[in-house]
Amino acid sequence: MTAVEVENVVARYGDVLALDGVSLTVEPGRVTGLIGMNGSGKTTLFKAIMGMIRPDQGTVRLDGIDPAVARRRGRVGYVPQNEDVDWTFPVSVHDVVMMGRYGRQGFTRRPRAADHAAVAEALERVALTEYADRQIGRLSGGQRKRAFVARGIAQEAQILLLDEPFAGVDKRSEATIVGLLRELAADGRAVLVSTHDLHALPQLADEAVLLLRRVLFHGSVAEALRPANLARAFGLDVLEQEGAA
Ligand SMILES: Nc1ncnc2c1ncn2[C@@H]1O[C@H](COP(=O)(O)OP(=O)(O)OP(=O)(O)O)[C@@H](O)[C@H]1O
Repeated sequence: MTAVEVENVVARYGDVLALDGVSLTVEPGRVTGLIGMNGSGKTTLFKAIMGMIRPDQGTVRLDGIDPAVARRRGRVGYVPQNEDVDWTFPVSVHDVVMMGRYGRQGFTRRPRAADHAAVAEALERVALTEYADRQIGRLSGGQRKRAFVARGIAQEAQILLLDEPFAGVDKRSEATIVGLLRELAADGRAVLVSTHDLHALPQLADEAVLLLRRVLFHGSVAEALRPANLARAFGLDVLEQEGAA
């Protein structure tokens, strides 16, 4: 089944039209790269996919169900942008990953053996076991991202959304995260990653979406990276016209 189905979504913030008729499908077992310049609507699209904002028009379905319901059931894991996290918050890496288990712990929120085992396994998977007791702000950029990926793994989310996971991350950590995301997709998860790091795209993604308030292109990475397509997505055609004038 299609993991994420976005149909004709329009989203506004007051007068700002952030998404203008976006239609998109994201399939399981693949990494889909979401490419767009600052302000192109990537974060807004993630929020619509997670049911955190209600679109002004259009629909979103996750595995065929309402996104807010899917989120409450833990089907979707989210790795937020750096700016959206309070890194001074006094929680450890272990605590962050355990948050992925909350949906399963009932009202008491008392972790059971299965929850501890899932957290340990997720930390192992992202190679952060030895950092489990660190406060989250005392990690490198790449380790911070991996902590949130571990939360999604512990949650057993079949849909993973990552908003700019390579921002503030060195090249070696980037390669580690790319490898990890490829493995998670190979396990059958649907992985949607926003980035403006075009260099990472061929290793990272099976397909690419170019977004500028609407989907300009959805297809192979090689084709997405063609200059004519990038120019449209990043507005360079305007510059070229100005240059030619
Ligand atoms: N809470 C908000 N109130 C008003 N306008 C907003 C709000 N959030 C986003 N916008 C506007 O909506 C548009 C899309 O923003 P969005 O954050 O989705 O883009 P983005 O592609 O994620 O950008 P970036 O890469 O800079 O994070 C932008 O013009 C932005 O200024």
